[in-house]
Amino acid sequence: MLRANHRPPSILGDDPFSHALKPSPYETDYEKHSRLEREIEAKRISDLIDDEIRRDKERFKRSKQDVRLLLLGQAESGKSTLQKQFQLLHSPASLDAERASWKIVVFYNVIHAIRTILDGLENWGHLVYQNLNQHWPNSSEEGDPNTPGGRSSITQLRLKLTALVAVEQVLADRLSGGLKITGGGKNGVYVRSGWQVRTQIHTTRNKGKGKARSTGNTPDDADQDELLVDVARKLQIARDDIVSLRNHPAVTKLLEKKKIRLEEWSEFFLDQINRIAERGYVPTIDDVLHARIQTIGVAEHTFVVQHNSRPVQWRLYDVGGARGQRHTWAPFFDDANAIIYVAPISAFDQYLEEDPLTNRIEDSIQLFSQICANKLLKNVHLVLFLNKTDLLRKKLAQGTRVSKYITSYGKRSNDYEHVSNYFKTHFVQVHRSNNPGQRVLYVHQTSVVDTKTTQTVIINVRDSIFRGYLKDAALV
Ligand SMILES: Nc1nc2c(ncn2[C@@H]2O[C@H](COP(=O)(O)OP(=O)(O)OP(=O)(O)O)[C@@H](O)[C@H]2O)c(=O)[nH]1
Ligand SMILES: [Mg+2]
Repeated sequence: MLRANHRPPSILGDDPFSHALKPSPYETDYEKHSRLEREIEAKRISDLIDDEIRRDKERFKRSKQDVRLLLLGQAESGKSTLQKQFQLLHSPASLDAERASWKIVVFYNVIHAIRTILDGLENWGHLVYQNLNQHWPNSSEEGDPNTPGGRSSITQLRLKLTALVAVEQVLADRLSGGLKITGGGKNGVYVRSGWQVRTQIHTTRNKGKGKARSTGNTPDDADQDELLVDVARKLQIARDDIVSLRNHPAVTKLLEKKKIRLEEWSEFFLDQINRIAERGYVPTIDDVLHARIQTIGVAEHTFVVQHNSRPVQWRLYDVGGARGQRHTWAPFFDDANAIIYVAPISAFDQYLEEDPLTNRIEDSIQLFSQICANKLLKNVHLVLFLNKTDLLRKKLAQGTRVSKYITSYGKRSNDYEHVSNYFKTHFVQVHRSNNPGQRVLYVHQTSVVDTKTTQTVIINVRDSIFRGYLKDAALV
């Protein structure tokens, strides 16, 4: 059995989000009235979402002759990214047409990363200053947080970046439509499918002309969106400061000590900041694949595949993977033909955002065992993607030891082959012990941001799912 270490208590703390949501004991009548109004609005949005989920379920039931594929797995495992790869393979023009609408997500990801770094410096900076004192007794003033000059440079950077960081919440509100989700972790911005249309924008071009709102889907529209124009300008001004902050020795130290944790997409976008901050920036397909936004509920995507020159409709269901979202999956189980379960095997040193005590690999294995044991799913074609292998390789190359987080890993060799095989063995074992029938488990090691390799795997998986589908249809 796989045993994981609990998270060190020093990293734990109260969830600041739920704390912030408590009404103040000094609330005035006016404040109480506005709070209650906001709560009514939140309930209205939540009811709308419930209605949408109900309608999706009804559509799901009506579409029995189509191939139905569920993408399951914990939050951040890569389900929506895999969905984008399906879209890229079967409907590349539609993903290309969406590129401009991802600009707001990329901007949000960048600014969220900057705030994460600034918060980390605020909370843990004192540790690094002491540490750097010991290591760099003779270093020069510039950029060295050991010296009064260096410390003030962090203070200056914080000041210069204040205006940019202040728009984080505005972007989050635009993306989520003001929707807040409980039980989903403290940093999440959640979206339902079709968010590109729902986050319609006021354009300067349309202002005062009584025109309908623009969809924000073309580069032109994004260029006219007041909020995006403002954020783009702030990014251009702050570009050098962002680079200085990212490369600051204090930040490097805190990242090494894991006091600041930058998610993979944050690192990706911060490293590309010069390109993103350029005038007229439009996200590339690679940016779209890296952009991170959490899925809420179950989003349906359809596409047509030519099998033996016959068009077959596929319905792909991309689910929200956070614990608070998993109850929405079950209604889609009874008619599913296939599941791709996505497990991020790079996450051995990470903990669930929604439950900071639980190791993410441990959670992924537990969830997989529930899927395997579910009677409604006993005949589905089951595919396992051991995902984020690129990040696993990177972490191991940087010297992160698996046994520090997964105690049962013991003294095994800390290289990619041993580590990936160890995780694979556990997933296969879980399937075997929860599989009274003879269902086959198809396993692939993937990095779903890598288009070339992922497309090959998708074609292989898709054709094998379709063969199983035809076989089942012949038996009915
Ligand atoms: N480097 C790397 N990044 C990945 C890989 N797979 C996914 N990501 C990134 O991980 C982040 C999370 O991926 P998503 O596809 O949004 O995760 P999800 O499973 O849909 O998450 P929820 O919607 O919250 O359930 C995105 O920024 C992706 O670009 C991978 O194999 N390698
Ligand atoms: Mg998703």
